[in-house]
Amino acid sequence: MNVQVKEYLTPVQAVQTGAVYEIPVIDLAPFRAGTSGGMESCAAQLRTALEKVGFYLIVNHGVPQATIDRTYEAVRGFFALPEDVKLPLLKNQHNIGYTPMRSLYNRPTSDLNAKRQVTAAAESFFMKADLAPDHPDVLAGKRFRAPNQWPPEPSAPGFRDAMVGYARALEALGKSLLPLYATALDLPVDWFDQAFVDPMYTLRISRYPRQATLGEREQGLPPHTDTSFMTLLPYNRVQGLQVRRTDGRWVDVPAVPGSFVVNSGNMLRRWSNNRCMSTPHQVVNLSPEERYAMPFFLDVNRDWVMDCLPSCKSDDNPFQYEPMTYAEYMAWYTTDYTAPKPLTRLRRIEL
Ligand SMILES: O=C(O)CCC(=O)C(=O)O
Ligand SMILES: [Fe+2]
Repeated sequence: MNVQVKEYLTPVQAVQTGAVYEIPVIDLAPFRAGTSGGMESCAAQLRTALEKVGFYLIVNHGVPQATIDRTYEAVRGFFALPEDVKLPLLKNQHNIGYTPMRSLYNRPTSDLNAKRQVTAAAESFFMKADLAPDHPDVLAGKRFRAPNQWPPEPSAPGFRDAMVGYARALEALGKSLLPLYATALDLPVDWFDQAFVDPMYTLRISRYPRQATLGEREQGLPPHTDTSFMTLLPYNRVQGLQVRRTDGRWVDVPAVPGSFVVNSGNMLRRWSNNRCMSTPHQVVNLSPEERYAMPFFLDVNRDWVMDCLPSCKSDDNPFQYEPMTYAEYMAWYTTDYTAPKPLTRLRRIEL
């Protein structure tokens, strides 16, 4: 079916001269092997990806395929659980928990000072670092630092283990890329280390019904940008993610088995004074089967002040934003937080 997508977002950035439309594939092997020049060549490719596209793929990233396969299985199992197990886990003010089909979400827009609400024709579950109830931040009641909301273990055996294991592997993957980010942005190689000592992260898992089962005006995930510093998404056997190029055309992300799709979000765009892009993307599941996805959003330490990256401002190009922490940004982003409404009366349409 032909899904019409209105161009409601303001242009990401003026199309730069020498715009790059291809989503690059960066082979991390030379960087990971520590070969001479490996870091520099990967960083140069990353710089183009960040400044001109906002999306790239990585291969030879080091996350075992078995970890990814096992997590996809666990995700599928979670969404097959009955509603009476999932609904008590409704997403809370920490952005942790379950959102049923057709929940409203705040989403950032291309205007970094704006956000809007969208409805997603998907169900999702969000988790963060698996903090114990007696973690000092939990005891202190810090927002976005709360225990995860798990289904009872007997209802979903192994689910928690799989999610926590995958999240830790992706935290390590994301952090391993930071020296490349620093080099790509003309900063000392260890520049980001302190900012990511105990980084915030969110793992979102989603189930997207087939587009053919949805209403005319619905789609899995409407166009949006991410809030994150970096989003990591493993290769999906079921296509559906589309990226808006700077010329306005929507393109499918390249299907490269074993890869991760990586994109930058609004926090990196903001921190880098618009040098890095945060590119709109959407999900439309036109395949004949359901689609499961597990994007991982990596961010800085909760209270790290993101003042302009020193290489991203000059006398002619002063910082355009207020320095902000993750906690402040997310508090603004979720100011009009309301608990998602359980849509139990709305029958799930399965054809
Ligand atoms: O499902 C996907 O492939 C990507 C999802 C996404 O863009 C998001 O959750 O922000
Ligand atoms: Fe996204």
